[in-house]
This record gives sequence, C-alpha cells and structure tokens, in this order.
Amino acid sequence: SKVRHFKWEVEYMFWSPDCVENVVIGINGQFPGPTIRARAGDTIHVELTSKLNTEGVVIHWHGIRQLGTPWADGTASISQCAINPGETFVYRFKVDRAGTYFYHGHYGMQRSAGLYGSLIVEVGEGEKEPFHYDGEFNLLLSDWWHNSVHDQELGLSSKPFRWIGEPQSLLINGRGQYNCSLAAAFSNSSTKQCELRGNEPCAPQILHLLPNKTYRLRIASTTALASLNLAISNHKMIVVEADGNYVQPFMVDDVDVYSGESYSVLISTDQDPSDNYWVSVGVRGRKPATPQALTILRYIPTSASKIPSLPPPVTPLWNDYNHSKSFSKKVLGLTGTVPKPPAHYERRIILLNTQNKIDGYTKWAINNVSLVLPTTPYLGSIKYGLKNGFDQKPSPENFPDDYDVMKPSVNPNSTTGNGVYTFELNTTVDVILQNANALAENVSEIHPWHLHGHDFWVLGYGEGRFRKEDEKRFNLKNPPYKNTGVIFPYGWTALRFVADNPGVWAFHCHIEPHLHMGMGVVFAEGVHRVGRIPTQALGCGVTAKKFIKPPHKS
Ligand SMILES: O=C1O[C@H]([C@@H](O)CO)C(O)=C1O
Repeated sequence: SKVRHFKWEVEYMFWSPDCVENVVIGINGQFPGPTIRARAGDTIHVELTSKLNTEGVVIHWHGIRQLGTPWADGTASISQCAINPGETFVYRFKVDRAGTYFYHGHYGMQRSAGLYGSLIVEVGEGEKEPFHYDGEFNLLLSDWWHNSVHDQELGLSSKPFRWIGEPQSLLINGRGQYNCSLAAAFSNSSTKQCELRGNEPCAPQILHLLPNKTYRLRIASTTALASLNLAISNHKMIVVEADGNYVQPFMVDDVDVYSGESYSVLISTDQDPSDNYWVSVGVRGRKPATPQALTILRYIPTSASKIPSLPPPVTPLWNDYNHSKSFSKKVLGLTGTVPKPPAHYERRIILLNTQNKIDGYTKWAINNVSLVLPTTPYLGSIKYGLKNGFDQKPSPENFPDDYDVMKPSVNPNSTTGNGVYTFELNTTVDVILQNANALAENVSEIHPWHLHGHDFWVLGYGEGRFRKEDEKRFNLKNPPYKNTGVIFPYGWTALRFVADNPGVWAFHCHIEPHLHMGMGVVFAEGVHRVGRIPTQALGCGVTAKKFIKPPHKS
C-alpha cells in the first residue's frame, strides 16, 4: 500500500457550470475538485490550504470511516475547528475498503457552493471485484442554483423564511446546460438546441464506449436538495455496489440516487453500434422545476456529435413513491462480502423528523430539538472533559406517544440544542428514523440520512408510525450495508450499527438546507480511546484556551 500525497488550494472562482457564469468553490482551479484514485489499504494525505479569504473551510471524506483518525472526518464544530483563511490543514487517513466515494465541504453550505469531488478506491493489489467489467466511467451528480449560497443561507435563516426553491440545473461531473438542451430536437418547448464545441466548462462529458463490452458506471450524488433518477436509453443496468459495499446484483431500467448515496452499475454495450444513446438524470420526490441533465453514451466509431435517434428516457413521475420504494427494497447486501448484523440491539433510539417554527424561524427538529452546532468541536470538548463546550444533558431518545405523525407539526416545546447521544463502545444501536408531516398540511418529504464514521444495516422500511412489533419483519439475513439511508414520506426506516469507532460523529439529513436548518444529531462513543488530536483541530472555542500556549516569557 501507498501514501498518496495531494496539495490542494481551495478558492472561489468564476465558473460556468451550466453555461451561466457564477461563483463556485474550486480546488486547484478545478470544478468539481480533482478526483482522488487510490487502492484499498492506501493512506490519503491531503495538504489543504484555504484561499477562501473571508470564511473557514473543512472537507469531509464521505463514506470513509476514519478508523482511528476521527479528527480527519472534516466536520466543522464536530471533528475539528474550521480552517482559517491562509492556513493549511493536513487530512491523513486510510481508505481501507474499495468503493465509490466522494468528498465535500462540511462547513455552512459550502457543499452547495460546489466544494466537492470524487474519491474512488480500487481493490487492493491482487484482489478482485465480485464482477467483471472492461472499463469504467465516473458520474458525480449535483444540483446547481444561480443565486449564491450566501443568499440562500440568509433566506433560510431569515424571518420570514425564504426557501431556496428548486435548482436551476442538474450537473453531471459539474456540467449542465441551463439555457439550451442537447435534446431540443425531441422537445415541444421553445428550448433551443445547445451549440457547444465541447471545450466549454458546461459541455457534457461524453462517454466513449466500445461495442460488445461491459462497463461499470460509478454514480454518486452530492446534491444539495434533489433526489435523482438516472436512466440510459435502451440499456438496462445491473446494480452491484451501494455506498462502498457490494450488493446482490439486480437489473433495473433506472436507478434512484439520493444525496449522499453512491452506486455502481454495469451496462452491456449490446445495442445498435451505429447509434448513440442518452444518459438522463431527473428529479424525484419534489415537484420538479429543473430540466433533466443529459449526456451522451457514444458507441465508437459512431460520431460523438451524432444526436441519438431516440428521445431521452422519461424520469418516473416525481411522486411515484412506490417506484422509489421498490428500488430501495431491491438493494440487499451481497452475502459473504458484507458483515451480517448482530441479531439483537442493545440500545434503540427513535428519531422523529419534524419541520417546526422556533421563535418564528422555520427549522427542522429531531425529537423536538433543532441542532445548532457549538463553537468548540465536540471531539476536543469530550476528550478533554470540558463541560462548557456543549449541552451536557443527554439528547431525547423518543417522542411523545400521542404525537400524530400524519398531522402538521405543532411542537410547542421545540428548541434549538447541541446535546449528544453517547454510546458505550461496541454497543449495537438501532436507530428508527420516523418521518412525519411537515408544517404544511399533507406534506411529508424524503430525507436521506447520512452517518459518519460507520456503515449501518438498513433493516426495514415501513409506513406510518413505527411499532415495536414491526421489528419482526426486519431483514437480518442480507440487509444492505450503507452510510446513507432514506426515509420516505410518512414512513419509518430502521437502521442498525455497531458503535465501534471511537470518535464523535455527525448523523444528519444530507439535504444541505435541511442540515443547515437543524436536521441532524451528534453521536459519540469511546472518545477516551481517541489518540492524539492534531493541535490545529483544537484551535477554537474552549479547547483553544486549553491547548494554545501563551508565548514563552523569558
Ligand atoms: O425545508 C423546507 O422548506 C420548504 C417548505 O417546506 C417551506 O417553504 C421545503 O420545501 C423544504 O424542504
């Protein structure tokens, strides 16, 4: 295994992700940031210098468990202090397992500003994947707004509340087309045909494939909001990986990808090689106001500029939740490659997801607490026993029996808070994510929940309020092992994980504005076992006072 060194500079830049000039956060002059490729067992060493001149920054390595390096998880106020303008911070961690991952900003709403890139881990030298392919392509999916994240953030934290609305564009590898369509010829709207030469930052990345081969597409979503659906005209996909774990292969026409998830699919280039085909990405779960993202799957030697003869695939109806549920339930762990869940839980917490008003501000709350992060990162506060870093009262593990999840939330007692769920090291924990009605009547939304530092088993999905007897239907045989799991409107999702990674870990809705509005919780386990935390990660809040020594007096 190797140590892979990278030197990164993070900076704002002018860029045109969807052919409209905007401001993005780039890395080394690139948007999306550079793709990291490594092999399982390698160590990644990123020396990150911030050239953001008016704000801090951190980078989270999504899907990497940070075994033994919780300070490198890149979560501001949780695992480290934000990196100040001009400062350099070293992220050094092991990528222990092959898979499709990505990285992104985890401070304020910097992910929405474009701070993200792919992290691909190949199998270790001499090891094999449990499937064959001749070549691979990487599709990092995101959504894009034309107003700045500062504008978006201010709206979300204003009274009256201003929602960010639907994205202007969907991007594939940071590229979309706002004012034109690649498939205008097939549309009955007035959208004009894109006239792109191919070298523009918004020109689609065309996938060049040879006929009669098998390709692996690595699909990951770092969207701020949108739940996505990807389809390829005339080509079925075999799903083989989810969130860095192998799944029992299954064939589909289209794949749902929620923010924070990744999938690998295999396709066979067995179609008419004198044609090209569309790859299309559309919005699900929210009434779409965003055109599909498109790129072209080109069969060599057909001309790359040949417009496919068939129209792009149609995304399933946005509110066809049965379609989404049926997809999610097909995702099962590949026996023999992923660990089996312990048969029993030792602790169960139930997390009610509600939209609330607190002092007239619109928030999301978990068991009536809306997360507002403390100024001191938890990792340092807990390790050094500094009790003034955050609320010492344990966080609520349930919600009132008479709460009606089908009715608009009232929550007279909801508050902001920053307490922690503390687990005894190696405890088997069940988390029941309970969805509910939002503030408006007859509205309940999709929320993809992402856990840092672990994978969890998704034991089941259900409708309405979770009941104890529902556990009889849990899949303990071959549940998928993932780091992001979705809750459907008015439903519940049951997760199980083993709290075996000393550190402090965020668990939150991966929709960026929802997290910003408080939709997250903090888990801690075995923090006394955490090794020496780099001083730089502690240089803020109450830990700064303890660890930054005054200049030596002679
Ligand atoms: O958090 C959200 O706020 C809006 C809406 O509920 C209020 O404007 C929306 O669609 C969200 O997901």
